[in-house]
Amino acid sequence: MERIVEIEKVSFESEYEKSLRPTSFEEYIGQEKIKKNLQVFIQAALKRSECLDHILFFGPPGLGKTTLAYIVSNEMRANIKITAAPMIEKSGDLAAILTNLQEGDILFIDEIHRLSPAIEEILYPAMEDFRLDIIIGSGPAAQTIKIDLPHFTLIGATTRAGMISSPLRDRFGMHFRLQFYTKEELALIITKASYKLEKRCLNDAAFEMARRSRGTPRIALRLLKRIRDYADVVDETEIYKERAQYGLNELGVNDLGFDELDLKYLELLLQSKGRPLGLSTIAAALSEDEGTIEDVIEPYLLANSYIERTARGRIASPKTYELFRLTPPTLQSTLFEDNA
Ligand SMILES: Nc1ncnc2c1ncn2[C@@H]1O[C@H](COP(=O)(O)OP(=O)(O)OP(=O)(O)O)[C@@H](O)[C@H]1O
Repeated sequence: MERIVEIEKVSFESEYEKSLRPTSFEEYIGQEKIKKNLQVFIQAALKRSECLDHILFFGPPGLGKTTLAYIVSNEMRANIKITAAPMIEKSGDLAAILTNLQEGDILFIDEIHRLSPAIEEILYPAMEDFRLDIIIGSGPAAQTIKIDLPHFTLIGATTRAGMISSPLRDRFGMHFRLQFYTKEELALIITKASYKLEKRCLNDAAFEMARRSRGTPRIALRLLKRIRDYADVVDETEIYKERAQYGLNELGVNDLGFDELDLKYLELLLQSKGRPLGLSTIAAALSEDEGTIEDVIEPYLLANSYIERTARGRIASPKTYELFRLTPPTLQSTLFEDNA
């Protein structure tokens, strides 16, 4: 389903997205603790003229992991090479990437949880000892050739921290979990972006969009882009609250940032009357794949206590029953339904 509140990244970055990507810690809004720590570690590495330790960023899509990787490379005055785990299929692919790195380079691997175990094995000595072990031949005649690599920093990003093997996770010296943004932070991101787009967004309009952006800058910027279209069509030179409200309603994004798919998801849980639903059941009922449900729909609903994840599956929280003006089922009624 095509969603305006879609968080997934398009496969290539548009000029629009590039122009809005912050290039320094000062421009990067929010995630204060992460920024503060990174600034200290970068300063220390620069002082010692050393490479920065390997970094792992994790958190839902669109929260700014790639952006942080670019900022780290700028602050370290290092080159950054960008790739994604699905593009590294064979050991030769990774060997080619690693042997092409220069001293001090940063290698960014997106979706790092998708590396195959065989590729991970090659990465371990490269991360630990800056060495590439290549096995030539097979059986008793197999030989290992060791190639020294330049010192580099690996930055891994993932939406699924739980899917990274522990040997790989342990080789990252720094782990940072990105948090959803507050409405105030998102409103600031929207306002700043609107200046760059030369279409000033008034404060209350920015808050209207921020409120409906599911705590995610990528969604906030996408909504701004669409609302700018609505304003352009009626020749408004600035973005007003009324235009933002009109546009957001036309786009089917409700007051809480939920679109049709979120509402269908929540209605499904409400219909189950307190009986937990498994991921596969939900995916089948919504005709969506499990990854989209886990990565895109659920993190925001969980973080804001609209749903609860139990050992037996997902249930709607009391907050959701209240939102839909329904009475939460009692434990007794759930048990009765279970045995019926
Ligand atoms: N803190 C921020 N301040 C301003 N803009 C931001 C911030 N974080 C992200 N953005 C903007 O949001 C968009 C998405 O960010 P980014 O691509 O870094 O997310 P991501 O976490 O790497 O997503 P994915 O997991 O899908 O790779 C970018 O266009 C970026 O400019």
